[in-house]
Amino acid sequence: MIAIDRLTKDYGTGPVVRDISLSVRPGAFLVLLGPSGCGKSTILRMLAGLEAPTAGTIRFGDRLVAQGGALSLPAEKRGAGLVFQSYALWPHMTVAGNVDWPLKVAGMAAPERRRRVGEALEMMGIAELAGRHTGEISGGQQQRVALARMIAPRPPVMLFDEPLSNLDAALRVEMRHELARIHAETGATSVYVTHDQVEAMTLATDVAVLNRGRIEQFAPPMQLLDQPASAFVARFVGTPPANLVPVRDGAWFGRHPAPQLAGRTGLAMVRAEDLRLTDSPAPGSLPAERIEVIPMAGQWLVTARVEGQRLTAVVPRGTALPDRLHILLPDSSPTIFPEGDPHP
Ligand SMILES: Nc1ncnc2c1ncn2[C@@H]1O[C@H](COP(=O)(O)OP(=O)(O)OP(=O)(O)O)[C@@H](O)[C@H]1O
Repeated sequence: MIAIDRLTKDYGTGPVVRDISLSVRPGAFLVLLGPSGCGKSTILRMLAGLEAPTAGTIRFGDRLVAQGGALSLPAEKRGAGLVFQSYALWPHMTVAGNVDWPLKVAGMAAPERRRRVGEALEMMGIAELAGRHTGEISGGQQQRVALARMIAPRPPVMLFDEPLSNLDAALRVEMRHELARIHAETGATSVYVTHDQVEAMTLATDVAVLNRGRIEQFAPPMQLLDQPASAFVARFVGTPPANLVPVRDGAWFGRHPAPQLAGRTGLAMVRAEDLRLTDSPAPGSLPAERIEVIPMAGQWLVTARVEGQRLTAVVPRGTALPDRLHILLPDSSPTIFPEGDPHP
Protein backbone atom coordinates (compact mmCIF):
# COMPACT_ATOMS: atom_id res chain seq x y z
CA MET A 1 0.00 0.00 0.00
CA ILE A 2 2.83 2.40 0.85
CA ALA A 3 6.04 1.89 -1.09
CA ILE A 4 9.06 4.11 -0.60
CA ASP A 5 11.90 3.65 -3.04
CA ARG A 6 15.38 5.17 -2.70
CA LEU A 7 13.97 8.21 -0.89
CA THR A 8 16.48 10.99 -0.15
CA LYS A 9 16.06 14.47 1.32
CA ASP A 10 18.73 17.14 1.37
CA TYR A 11 17.87 20.63 2.63
CA GLY A 12 21.14 21.88 1.17
CA THR A 13 23.46 20.93 4.01
CA GLY A 14 23.86 17.23 3.22
CA PRO A 15 21.25 14.45 3.17
CA VAL A 16 19.09 14.01 6.29
CA VAL A 17 17.20 11.06 4.73
CA ARG A 18 19.51 8.80 2.77
CA ASP A 19 18.37 6.39 0.11
CA ILE A 20 15.55 4.75 2.07
CA SER A 21 13.46 1.92 0.59
CA LEU A 22 10.64 0.02 2.26
CA SER A 23 7.09 -1.06 1.63
CA VAL A 24 4.16 -2.07 3.81
CA ARG A 25 0.92 -3.89 2.97
CA PRO A 26 -2.53 -2.25 3.11
CA GLY A 27 -3.69 -1.90 6.71
CA ALA A 28 -0.15 -2.08 8.12
CA PHE A 29 0.95 0.04 11.07
CA LEU A 30 4.45 1.25 10.21
CA VAL A 31 6.44 2.91 12.98
CA LEU A 32 9.44 5.09 12.17
CA LEU A 33 11.55 4.78 15.31
CA GLY A 34 14.77 6.58 16.13
CA PRO A 35 16.50 9.26 18.18
CA SER A 36 15.99 12.98 17.73
CA GLY A 37 17.28 14.25 14.40
CA CYS A 38 17.43 10.85 12.63
CA GLY A 39 15.07 12.07 9.89
CA LYS A 40 11.79 10.39 10.85
CA SER A 41 9.65 13.56 10.77
CA THR A 42 11.17 14.48 7.42
CA ILE A 43 10.06 11.12 6.00
CA LEU A 44 6.56 11.61 7.41
CA ARG A 45 6.39 15.13 5.97
CA MET A 46 7.34 13.74 2.55
CA LEU A 47 4.59 11.11 2.88
CA ALA A 48 2.12 13.86 3.84
CA GLY A 49 3.12 16.09 0.92
CA LEU A 50 4.51 18.86 3.16
CA GLU A 51 8.05 18.37 1.76
CA ALA A 52 9.20 17.22 -1.65
CA PRO A 53 11.86 14.51 -1.86
CA THR A 54 15.26 15.38 -3.32
CA ALA A 55 15.35 11.93 -4.94
CA GLY A 56 13.35 8.71 -4.91
CA THR A 57 9.65 7.90 -5.09
CA ILE A 58 6.64 7.39 -2.82
CA ARG A 59 3.63 5.34 -3.92
CA PHE A 60 0.28 4.96 -2.17
CA GLY A 61 -1.08 1.79 -3.77
CA ASP A 62 -0.47 2.20 -7.48
CA ARG A 63 -0.53 6.01 -7.26
CA LEU A 64 2.82 7.74 -7.56
CA VAL A 65 2.44 10.60 -5.05
CA ALA A 66 6.00 11.95 -5.00
CA GLN A 67 9.05 11.68 -7.17
CA GLY A 68 12.33 13.47 -6.46
CA GLY A 69 12.82 16.58 -8.54
CA ALA A 70 9.73 15.96 -10.66
CA LEU A 71 6.29 15.36 -9.30
CA SER A 72 4.65 15.90 -5.97
CA LEU A 73 0.93 15.38 -5.53
CA PRO A 74 -0.44 18.17 -3.29
CA ALA A 75 -1.09 17.17 0.33
CA GLU A 76 -4.88 17.48 0.06
CA LYS A 77 -5.00 15.11 -2.92
CA ARG A 78 -3.16 12.26 -1.18
CA GLY A 79 -6.03 10.98 0.96
CA ALA A 80 -3.84 11.05 4.06
CA GLY A 81 -4.98 12.22 7.50
CA LEU A 82 -2.41 13.84 9.77
CA VAL A 83 -2.03 14.23 13.52
CA PHE A 84 0.89 16.11 15.04
CA GLN A 85 2.39 16.52 18.47
CA SER A 86 0.80 19.96 18.66
CA TYR A 87 -2.86 19.34 18.00
CA ALA A 88 -3.23 22.34 15.68
CA LEU A 89 -6.89 22.82 16.56
CA TRP A 90 -8.71 26.07 15.85
CA PRO A 91 -9.36 27.54 19.31
CA HIS A 92 -12.16 29.88 18.20
CA MET A 93 -14.18 26.93 16.85
CA THR A 94 -16.15 24.34 18.76
CA VAL A 95 -15.05 20.72 18.95
CA ALA A 96 -17.67 19.78 16.35
CA GLY A 97 -16.61 22.74 14.18
CA ASN A 98 -13.01 21.55 14.20
CA VAL A 99 -13.98 18.05 13.14
CA ASP A 100 -16.38 19.38 10.53
CA TRP A 101 -13.95 21.83 8.92
CA PRO A 102 -12.02 19.44 6.62
CA LEU A 103 -15.32 17.87 5.46
CA LYS A 104 -16.70 21.31 4.65
CA VAL A 105 -13.55 22.25 2.74
CA ALA A 106 -13.88 19.00 0.78
CA GLY A 107 -17.38 20.14 -0.26
CA MET A 108 -19.32 17.36 1.47
CA ALA A 109 -23.10 17.86 1.84
CA ALA A 110 -24.33 18.99 5.27
CA PRO A 111 -26.30 15.86 6.30
CA GLU A 112 -23.36 13.57 5.51
CA ARG A 113 -21.02 15.95 7.37
CA ARG A 114 -23.26 15.88 10.44
CA ARG A 115 -23.30 12.10 10.38
CA ARG A 116 -19.51 11.85 9.99
CA VAL A 117 -18.81 14.38 12.76
CA GLY A 118 -21.19 12.55 15.13
CA GLU A 119 -19.60 9.21 14.28
CA ALA A 120 -16.01 10.46 14.75
CA LEU A 121 -16.80 12.15 18.09
CA GLU A 122 -18.59 9.00 19.21
CA MET A 123 -15.63 6.85 18.20
CA MET A 124 -13.28 9.04 20.25
CA GLY A 125 -15.68 9.09 23.23
CA ILE A 126 -16.09 12.90 23.20
CA ALA A 127 -19.64 13.33 21.84
CA GLU A 128 -20.59 15.33 24.96
CA LEU A 129 -17.88 17.92 24.18
CA ALA A 130 -19.27 18.74 20.71
CA GLY A 131 -20.37 22.28 21.59
CA ARG A 132 -17.32 23.26 23.71
CA HIS A 133 -14.53 25.48 22.44
CA THR A 134 -11.22 23.65 22.08
CA GLY A 135 -9.49 26.24 24.25
CA GLU A 136 -11.64 25.08 27.20
CA ILE A 137 -10.82 21.37 27.20
CA SER A 138 -7.86 19.36 28.54
CA GLY A 139 -4.80 18.28 26.56
CA GLY A 140 -6.00 14.69 26.41
CA GLN A 141 -9.40 15.81 25.16
CA GLN A 142 -7.76 18.06 22.57
CA GLN A 143 -5.79 15.11 21.30
CA ARG A 144 -9.05 13.15 20.95
CA VAL A 145 -10.50 16.04 18.92
CA ALA A 146 -7.43 16.04 16.66
CA LEU A 147 -7.88 12.29 16.14
CA ALA A 148 -11.62 12.70 15.45
CA ARG A 149 -10.80 15.39 12.89
CA MET A 150 -8.40 13.03 11.18
CA ILE A 151 -10.82 10.07 11.16
CA ALA A 152 -13.93 11.92 9.93
CA PRO A 153 -12.94 12.07 6.23
CA ARG A 154 -12.10 8.31 6.45
CA PRO A 155 -8.62 8.60 4.99
CA PRO A 156 -7.07 5.39 3.63
CA VAL A 157 -3.69 6.55 5.07
CA MET A 158 -3.18 7.96 8.58
CA LEU A 159 0.04 9.77 9.48
CA PHE A 160 1.07 10.49 13.08
CA ASP A 161 4.03 12.58 14.25
CA GLU A 162 4.75 11.90 17.95
CA PRO A 163 1.05 12.38 18.78
CA LEU A 164 1.36 11.37 22.43
CA SER A 165 4.47 13.23 23.52
CA ASN A 166 2.58 16.16 25.11
CA LEU A 167 0.49 13.88 27.33
CA ASP A 168 1.33 12.66 30.83
CA ALA A 169 2.39 9.05 31.32
CA ALA A 170 -1.04 7.64 32.26
CA LEU A 171 -2.81 9.42 29.40
CA ARG A 172 -0.13 8.24 27.01
CA VAL A 173 -0.91 4.63 27.83
CA GLU A 174 -4.64 5.25 27.48
CA MET A 175 -4.25 7.03 24.13
CA ARG A 176 -1.91 4.31 22.89
CA HIS A 177 -4.77 1.85 23.33
CA GLU A 178 -7.12 4.27 21.59
CA LEU A 179 -4.76 4.53 18.62
CA ALA A 180 -4.55 0.75 18.35
CA ARG A 181 -8.37 0.63 18.40
CA ILE A 182 -8.73 3.37 15.75
CA HIS A 183 -6.30 1.52 13.55
CA ALA A 184 -8.17 -1.76 13.98
CA GLU A 185 -11.58 -0.16 13.39
CA THR A 186 -10.64 1.99 10.38
CA GLY A 187 -8.20 -0.43 8.76
CA ALA A 188 -6.27 2.60 7.45
CA THR A 189 -2.62 2.08 6.59
CA SER A 190 -0.79 4.03 9.29
CA VAL A 191 2.65 5.58 9.62
CA TYR A 192 3.69 6.68 13.09
CA VAL A 193 6.79 8.62 14.11
CA THR A 194 8.19 8.18 17.61
CA HIS A 195 11.41 7.96 19.60
CA ASP A 196 9.59 5.81 22.18
CA GLN A 197 10.35 2.15 21.62
CA VAL A 198 7.44 1.03 23.83
CA GLU A 199 5.00 2.79 21.49
CA ALA A 200 6.73 1.15 18.55
CA MET A 201 6.64 -2.31 20.10
CA THR A 202 2.98 -2.10 21.11
CA LEU A 203 1.47 -0.44 18.02
CA ALA A 204 3.51 -1.53 15.03
CA THR A 205 3.11 -4.31 12.54
CA ASP A 206 6.41 -3.14 10.99
CA VAL A 207 9.15 -0.95 12.46
CA ALA A 208 11.86 0.96 10.61
CA VAL A 209 14.64 1.84 13.05
CA LEU A 210 16.40 4.94 11.75
CA ASN A 211 19.86 6.21 12.50
CA ARG A 212 21.19 9.39 10.91
CA GLY A 213 18.86 9.23 7.92
CA ARG A 214 19.36 5.52 7.22
CA ILE A 215 17.37 2.40 8.03
CA GLU A 216 19.25 0.28 10.55
CA GLN A 217 16.60 -2.44 10.50
CA PHE A 218 13.13 -2.89 9.02
CA ALA A 219 11.27 -5.73 10.71
CA PRO A 220 8.25 -6.71 12.81
CA PRO A 221 8.65 -5.64 16.46
CA MET A 222 9.43 -9.09 17.87
CA GLN A 223 12.17 -9.62 15.34
CA LEU A 224 13.86 -6.39 16.44
CA LEU A 225 13.92 -7.77 19.96
CA ASP A 226 14.93 -11.31 19.08
CA GLN A 227 17.38 -10.58 16.28
CA PRO A 228 18.57 -6.97 16.33
CA ALA A 229 20.59 -6.32 13.17
CA SER A 230 23.08 -3.94 14.76
CA ALA A 231 24.41 -2.65 18.05
CA PHE A 232 22.36 0.51 17.47
CA VAL A 233 19.09 -1.46 17.31
CA ALA A 234 20.00 -3.62 20.31
CA ARG A 235 20.66 -0.46 22.31
CA PHE A 236 17.40 1.13 21.22
CA VAL A 237 14.77 -1.56 21.81
CA GLY A 238 13.72 -3.67 24.79
CA THR A 239 12.71 -2.82 28.36
CA PRO A 240 15.43 -2.63 29.52
CA PRO A 241 17.50 -2.70 26.32
CA ALA A 242 20.21 -5.35 26.11
CA ASN A 243 23.69 -4.57 27.45
CA LEU A 244 26.48 -4.20 24.91
CA VAL A 245 29.63 -5.46 26.54
CA PRO A 246 32.98 -4.75 24.85
CA VAL A 247 34.91 -7.87 23.89
CA ARG A 248 38.51 -7.67 22.75
CA ASP A 249 40.62 -10.60 21.60
CA GLY A 250 38.37 -13.17 23.25
CA ALA A 251 38.14 -11.37 26.59
CA TRP A 252 35.32 -9.42 28.29
CA PHE A 253 36.48 -5.78 28.44
CA GLY A 254 39.74 -6.99 26.86
CA ARG A 255 40.83 -8.20 30.31
CA HIS A 256 38.82 -11.26 31.30
CA PRO A 257 39.22 -14.10 28.77
CA ALA A 258 36.34 -16.55 28.38
CA PRO A 259 36.30 -19.68 26.19
CA GLN A 260 33.00 -18.75 24.45
CA LEU A 261 34.59 -15.52 23.20
CA ALA A 262 37.67 -17.17 21.69
CA GLY A 263 39.24 -14.99 18.98
CA ARG A 264 36.36 -12.52 18.96
CA THR A 265 36.23 -8.72 19.17
CA GLY A 266 33.26 -6.34 19.13
CA LEU A 267 30.20 -5.56 21.23
CA ALA A 268 28.51 -8.58 22.78
CA MET A 269 24.77 -8.43 23.31
CA VAL A 270 23.96 -9.55 26.84
CA ARG A 271 20.35 -9.36 27.96
CA ALA A 272 19.57 -8.07 31.43
CA GLU A 273 17.93 -11.37 32.38
CA ASP A 274 21.07 -13.32 31.43
CA LEU A 275 23.31 -11.56 33.97
CA ARG A 276 23.63 -12.99 37.45
CA LEU A 277 24.69 -11.14 40.58
CA THR A 278 26.31 -12.61 43.68
CA ASP A 279 27.56 -11.08 46.91
CA SER A 280 30.78 -13.09 46.88
CA PRO A 281 33.29 -13.89 44.11
CA ALA A 282 32.56 -16.97 41.99
CA PRO A 283 34.60 -18.62 39.21
CA GLY A 284 34.53 -16.22 36.23
CA SER A 285 32.75 -13.41 38.10
CA LEU A 286 33.75 -9.76 37.71
CA PRO A 287 33.71 -7.21 40.53
CA ALA A 288 30.91 -4.64 40.24
CA GLU A 289 29.60 -1.64 42.10
CA ARG A 290 25.87 -1.27 42.69
CA ILE A 291 24.51 2.02 41.36
CA GLU A 292 20.73 1.76 41.40
CA VAL A 293 17.97 -0.75 42.18
CA ILE A 294 14.45 -0.31 40.76
CA PRO A 295 11.63 -2.68 41.77
CA MET A 296 9.95 -3.94 38.60
CA ALA A 297 7.04 -6.39 38.34
CA GLY A 298 8.14 -8.47 41.30
CA GLN A 299 11.80 -8.39 40.26
CA TRP A 300 14.64 -5.95 40.65
CA LEU A 301 16.23 -3.98 37.85
CA VAL A 302 19.79 -3.43 39.02
CA THR A 303 22.29 -1.06 37.44
CA ALA A 304 25.90 -1.84 38.32
CA ARG A 305 29.22 -0.44 37.17
CA VAL A 306 31.65 -3.03 35.81
CA GLU A 307 35.04 -2.03 34.38
CA GLY A 308 33.78 1.57 34.15
CA GLN A 309 30.66 0.62 32.20
CA ARG A 310 27.05 0.53 33.39
CA LEU A 311 25.31 -2.83 32.99
CA THR A 312 21.69 -3.63 33.84
CA ALA A 313 20.51 -6.91 35.27
CA VAL A 314 17.06 -8.22 36.15
CA VAL A 315 17.30 -10.40 39.23
CA PRO A 316 14.81 -12.11 41.55
CA ARG A 317 13.53 -9.95 44.39
CA GLY A 318 15.42 -10.79 47.53
CA THR A 319 18.81 -11.24 45.80
CA ALA A 320 21.52 -9.96 48.17
CA LEU A 321 22.72 -6.63 46.78
CA PRO A 322 25.59 -5.15 48.79
CA ASP A 323 27.41 -2.03 47.42
CA ARG A 324 30.23 -4.26 46.16
CA LEU A 325 28.85 -7.05 44.02
CA HIS A 326 30.08 -9.72 41.66
CA ILE A 327 28.60 -10.17 38.25
CA LEU A 328 28.50 -13.33 36.16
CA LEU A 329 28.31 -12.91 32.41
CA PRO A 330 26.61 -15.75 30.50
CA ASP A 331 28.83 -18.63 29.41
CA SER A 332 26.93 -19.26 26.16
CA SER A 333 28.29 -17.74 22.95
CA PRO A 334 26.77 -14.24 22.55
CA THR A 335 25.81 -12.29 19.42
CA ILE A 336 28.73 -9.94 18.78
CA PHE A 337 28.28 -6.78 16.70
CA PRO A 338 31.16 -4.93 15.08
CA GLU A 339 32.17 -1.81 16.98
CA GLY A 340 31.75 1.61 15.39
CA ASP A 341 29.41 3.03 12.77
CA PRO A 342 29.18 1.03 9.52
CA HIS A 343 28.16 4.29 7.78
CA PRO A 344 30.54 6.96 9.11
N1 LIG B 1 13.35 22.64 7.00
C1 LIG B 1 14.58 22.20 7.30
N2 LIG B 1 15.68 22.81 6.84
C2 LIG B 1 16.91 22.36 7.13
N3 LIG B 1 17.16 21.27 7.90
C3 LIG B 1 16.10 20.61 8.40
C4 LIG B 1 14.76 21.04 8.13
N4 LIG B 1 13.92 20.17 8.76
C5 LIG B 1 14.70 19.27 9.39
N5 LIG B 1 16.01 19.53 9.17
C6 LIG B 1 17.15 18.73 9.68
O1 LIG B 1 16.98 17.41 9.25
C7 LIG B 1 17.40 16.49 10.26
C8 LIG B 1 16.29 15.51 10.54
O2 LIG B 1 15.18 16.21 11.12
P1 LIG B 1 13.83 15.49 11.51
O3 LIG B 1 12.91 16.53 12.10
O4 LIG B 1 13.34 14.72 10.37
O5 LIG B 1 14.32 14.50 12.64
P2 LIG B 1 13.48 13.65 13.67
O6 LIG B 1 14.08 12.31 13.68
O7 LIG B 1 12.03 13.75 13.36
O8 LIG B 1 13.80 14.38 15.03
P3 LIG B 1 12.84 14.84 16.23
O9 LIG B 1 12.42 13.59 16.91
O10 LIG B 1 13.73 15.69 17.05
O11 LIG B 1 11.70 15.60 15.58
C9 LIG B 1 17.80 17.33 11.47
O12 LIG B 1 19.19 17.43 11.47
C10 LIG B 1 17.16 18.67 11.20
O13 LIG B 1 17.93 19.70 11.75
